[in-house]
Amino acid sequence: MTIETVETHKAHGGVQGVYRHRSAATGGTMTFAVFMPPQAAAGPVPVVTYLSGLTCTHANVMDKGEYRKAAAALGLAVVCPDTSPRGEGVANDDAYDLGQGAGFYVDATEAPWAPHFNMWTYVTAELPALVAAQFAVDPARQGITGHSMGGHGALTVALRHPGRYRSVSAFAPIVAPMQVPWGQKAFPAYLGADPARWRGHDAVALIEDGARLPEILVDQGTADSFLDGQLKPDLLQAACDKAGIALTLRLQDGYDHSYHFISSFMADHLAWHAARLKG
Ligand SMILES: N[C@@H](CCC(=O)N[C@@H](CSC=O)C(=O)NCC(=O)O)C(=O)O
Repeated sequence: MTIETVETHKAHGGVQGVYRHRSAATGGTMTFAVFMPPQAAAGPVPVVTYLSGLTCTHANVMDKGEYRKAAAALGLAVVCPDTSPRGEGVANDDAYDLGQGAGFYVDATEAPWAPHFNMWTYVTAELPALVAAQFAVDPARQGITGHSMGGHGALTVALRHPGRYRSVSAFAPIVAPMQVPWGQKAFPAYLGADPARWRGHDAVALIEDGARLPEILVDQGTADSFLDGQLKPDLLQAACDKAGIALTLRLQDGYDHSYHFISSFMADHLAWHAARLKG
């Protein structure tokens, strides 16, 4: 497992880096960002993975998410993967919500996506192993979060790995992709026409089918233009209530879907993770 350092910068006493590696999961070169807090100089630190939304690379949250000050104070590493495979020979679509930049954190089974669009394996297996091997992080203390499509990724990854992620949160997540246009477009394209194959990648369906987490934090802006059509946090609230999952759903007055919203609540989310990843 080798990685190439693209850039590093000292920030808040820690190091913000961007790295590249050859990925077996996606069959191409993948780029990701890692922030290591100053505490990592003394030994392995807890790690929070942030999964980004549609159209994003690793760089959107790195540039606009404002996580470094809080992560440095709390002693958290923050890992920010890309949202899809990219490059020549990788399938794409003209639309922003399918193909490159829109991997939906699934392993595609359908043409033309199947050869490279294996973001589930990438974010659940290959990248965590690579990060654990290359950085001073403690794999026993992992949390996961994300935004929109990445919030969907964070919820589904955590629901399917309940022993691995000790803390879970999301910013304006797609909670039930099977029930909204983004998922109803991406899931048949990547996973085929049978809705039974989509349920393992739908947080609400996973909970209905018995997946459990002790608790989840979700922030959602009330002025988010995707709230009613694509996000529908009420569906997650209903599923969690029925399942006995402690969902803290905070409706944030006047906030939209942008990184202005995410950066406003990033420190709260990192504090939530840090409190659950201590010790
Ligand atoms: N271009 C699209 C909207 C794209 C968009 O809003 N992307 C969000 C994530 S949406 C869900 O996954 C995002 O994070 N964009 C990157 C950014 O830096 O803001 C449209 O026009 O509707």
